[in-house]
Amino acid sequence: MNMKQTFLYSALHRDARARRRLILTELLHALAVLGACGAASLAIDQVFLGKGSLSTTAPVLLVLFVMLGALHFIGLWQSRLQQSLSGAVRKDVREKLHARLLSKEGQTDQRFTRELLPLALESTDALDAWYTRVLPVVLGIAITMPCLLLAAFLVDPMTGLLMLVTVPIAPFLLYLIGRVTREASEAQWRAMNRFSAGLAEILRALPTLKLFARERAERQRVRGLSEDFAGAALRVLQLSFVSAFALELITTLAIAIIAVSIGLRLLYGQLTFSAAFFVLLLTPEFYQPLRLSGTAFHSGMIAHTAEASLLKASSVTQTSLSPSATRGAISVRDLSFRYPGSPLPLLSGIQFTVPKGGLTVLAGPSGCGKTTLLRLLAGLLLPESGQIARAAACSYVPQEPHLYNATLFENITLFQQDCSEQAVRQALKALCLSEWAEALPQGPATPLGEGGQSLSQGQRKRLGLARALVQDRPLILLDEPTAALDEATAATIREVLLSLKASGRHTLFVISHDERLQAAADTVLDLDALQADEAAAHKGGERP
Ligand SMILES: Nc1ncnc2c1ncn2[C@@H]1O[C@H](COP(=O)(O)OP(=O)(O)OP(=O)(O)O)[C@@H](O)[C@H]1O
Repeated sequence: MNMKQTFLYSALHRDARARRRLILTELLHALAVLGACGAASLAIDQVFLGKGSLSTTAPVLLVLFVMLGALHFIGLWQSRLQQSLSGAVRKDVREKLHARLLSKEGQTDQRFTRELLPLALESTDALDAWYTRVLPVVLGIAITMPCLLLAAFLVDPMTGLLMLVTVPIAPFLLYLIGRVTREASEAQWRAMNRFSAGLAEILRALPTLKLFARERAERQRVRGLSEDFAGAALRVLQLSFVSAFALELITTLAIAIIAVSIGLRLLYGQLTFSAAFFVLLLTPEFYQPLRLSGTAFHSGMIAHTAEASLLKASSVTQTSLSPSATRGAISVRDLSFRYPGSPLPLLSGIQFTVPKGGLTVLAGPSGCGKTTLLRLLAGLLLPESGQIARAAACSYVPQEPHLYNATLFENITLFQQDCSEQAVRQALKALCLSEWAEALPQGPATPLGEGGQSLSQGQRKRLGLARALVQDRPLILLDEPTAALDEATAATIREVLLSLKASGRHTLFVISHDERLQAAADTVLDLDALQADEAAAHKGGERP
């Protein structure tokens, strides 16, 4: 893995202050370890060999307690620094994912939206391992180990030499383990993504599966996915345990060799007790970063795999729809659009102008791209080429308006604080929803529940239109407002649309196959004709 491409490297590279603080705390940690080992060896030497009294040993004991306290506080300081770095990076990644979700690619790339949840949750949280597990080990190896090695060389060169000789074994071992682990951790992420995406898909399709009595068969699929994920996760855990065990064994053996060498030299009087005890205490501290490097390495691998998928997913092309000057309410020039992965453009060379005021109906066969065109006009998708100019702000009413787990009032105002209750009541009245709303347990303040499940299709559609009435914007885009409704509800909606048209304050652009609505329209555009014949498109299918 190339460390320079990791989030950890770029975060440290950007933030010089955090870098300095991390280095300073690690240096203080190394000094505190040396101080604590020195004070402990001196205190034991004074008490057991020098037969020192409490008053002569007290200053050394005091230093020992101060050093132990300092080690504790430095540890807390370090973990605060790591947490704040990790929090900032994860926030940044989630913001990038959010920006990508709102971008053209994010809106149209279904694979990205399917993977968004595991990316924003598990993958982003996996980055934490860089800061809380890998960083302490890297700092320990880069700062604490050389400091302790230098002290060991100064006090007992033989121990220093033994430390120096045994240190390279661990990185070599890590290299061997790393080659096996990369594949396993990548397989784990693939299995996790498959599991999350599969589960989300099944949850979405649950009512259909239940309807067709297919839920039992799907159980088998969920079981298979979860077994795959569990198997991949277990393989990574196995490797992690084996490598941690191997490193633990090697460092324990190295400590044992050094301890035996110290013991023998102490026996033959080649070393003083305080020097021998000092290096003996120092040795496990010296190997501590190497001991932790096994688990840190695995956490780093998992973070690295998560990071690769995040880097791929969060690269954003910033594009936006800028309102341009137009004489009509909407003016479309040479518009082309294609969904990612599609070989042919869905819309190409589209041109038309929607005059201000009045009602324009867009018709065309199913699947020719009417909804796509409306989403382009609303700015929810961005064109591949061409221009869309909108004279004013618009309200967009989709075929299936989304209802939030909030009150009826909030669902109509879309959480806009300064919206008057009067406007909401008027909109409900216009759409013949007043009686129904008042009959609810708490009137318009009644929560609708998640997705507004208890509402009929006609009520949902009318709530979508109520939003547009309350927003009162000059341009209203509607997708099939009267489709699949009973005649009475369709008539109510038609009436509201016609009264908006009659007010002269609104431009209505409506996708509809409703013959009565088409008959009442000022203009009827046929999307197929707009596509097939650009010259005809110029005329916009305008009726005399
Ligand atoms: N997010 C998407 N990614 C890829 N293809 C899509 C996406 N949304 C729609 N399509 C495809 O684009 C084509 C046009 O879809 P669109 O919903 O715009 O048609 P439509 O004319 O509104 O159809 P209908 O009248 O049946 O609602 C369809 O073939 C559809 O499968």
